[in-house]
Amino acid sequence: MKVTIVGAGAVGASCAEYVAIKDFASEVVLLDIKDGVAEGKAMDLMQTATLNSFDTKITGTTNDYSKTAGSDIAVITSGIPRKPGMTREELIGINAGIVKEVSSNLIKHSPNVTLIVVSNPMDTMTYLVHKTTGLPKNKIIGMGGALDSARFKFRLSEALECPPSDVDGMVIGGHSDTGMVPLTRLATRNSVPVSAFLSEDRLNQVSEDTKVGGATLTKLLGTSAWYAPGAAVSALVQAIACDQKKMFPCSAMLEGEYGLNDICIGVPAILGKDGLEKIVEIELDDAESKKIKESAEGVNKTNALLEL
Ligand SMILES: NC(=O)c1ccc[n+]([C@@H]2O[C@H](COP(=O)([O-])OP(=O)(O)OC[C@H]3O[C@@H](n4cnc5c(N)ncnc54)[C@H](O)[C@@H]3O)[C@@H](O)[C@H]2O)c1
Ligand SMILES: O=C(O)C[C@H](O)C(=O)O
Repeated sequence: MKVTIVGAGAVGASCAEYVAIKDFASEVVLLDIKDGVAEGKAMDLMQTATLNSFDTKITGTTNDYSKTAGSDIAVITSGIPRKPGMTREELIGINAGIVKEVSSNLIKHSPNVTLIVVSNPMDTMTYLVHKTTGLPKNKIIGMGGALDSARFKFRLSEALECPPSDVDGMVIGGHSDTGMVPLTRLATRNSVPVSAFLSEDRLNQVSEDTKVGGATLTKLLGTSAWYAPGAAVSALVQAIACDQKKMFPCSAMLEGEYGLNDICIGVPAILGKDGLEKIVEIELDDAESKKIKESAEGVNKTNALLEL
């Protein structure tokens, strides 16, 4: 199993580290445009192999796509991150060109690759890859919901004063400060609805904190987050590489599901060896359906800025 990660920055390197530590891939190639950075990070990570007990071979390259040939899965994290006060949507001008060029280079050398798009604004970048590459739709997956759901579960565990592992929950919708739809109605602590423990006001607070999860970290760090993003991407990579049939909310191209068409937005999906194998349609109540529709309007507005 060969995994390429384009962008050896904060998220790309974190993802490479988690993939290696989980030890399910034979090879990880890191590629970056900055001279020596991918090679340096690959070497640094390889020097953790005996300490962290993994056999995954990690190599780095400065923009040489021939080194990525035959990749089964490729992750696109190349592009600029936001600074405090910015929205993800403001990154479109620079990142669209990068994502378009990178996806095309990857496919030239790995025509059967499954692409996981991470660069922001992620739903629009995923849409761009669908529109410009010609890859089948099951082979293009946007990562956002897995991260947002992990943050949701963390915020719920804080409110419930319990370990995060006691909590289950999911965030669907666009990966943006206003577009996320945390499904509080369906969230549980060991099968018990969280509404049995938390007031409506407290649950609303959890939702709001979840939606601005990325912005909160960007304000604290001066740039956007990388540990949870890297872990979330590695979970998607593992689900595909190991044919796990796990369900994650992913940005998928919709053709009528949830009443939406010609848009990539976060919906529950089953991931396995064929990439995004199935979109799961869950029944939403009226309030949730309204929120998804509004979220889609936001994503469509950003998509309209693409020069396709
Ligand atoms: N979808 C998500 O949930 C999520 C989570 C975190 C970050 N992000 C996004 O991921 C992207 C990367 O974030 P980061 O914190 O790792 O940024 P970073 O600046 O640390 O790393 C980005 C890397 O991309 C490289 N790069 C730029 N253009 C390139 C090109 N044409 N080819 C190859 N490499 C190129 C840069 O040299 C840099 O090393 C940002 O757009 C950020 O907003 C998305
Ligand atoms: O917040 C960001 O800009 C990065 C990423 O989308 C995140 O949610 O951490």
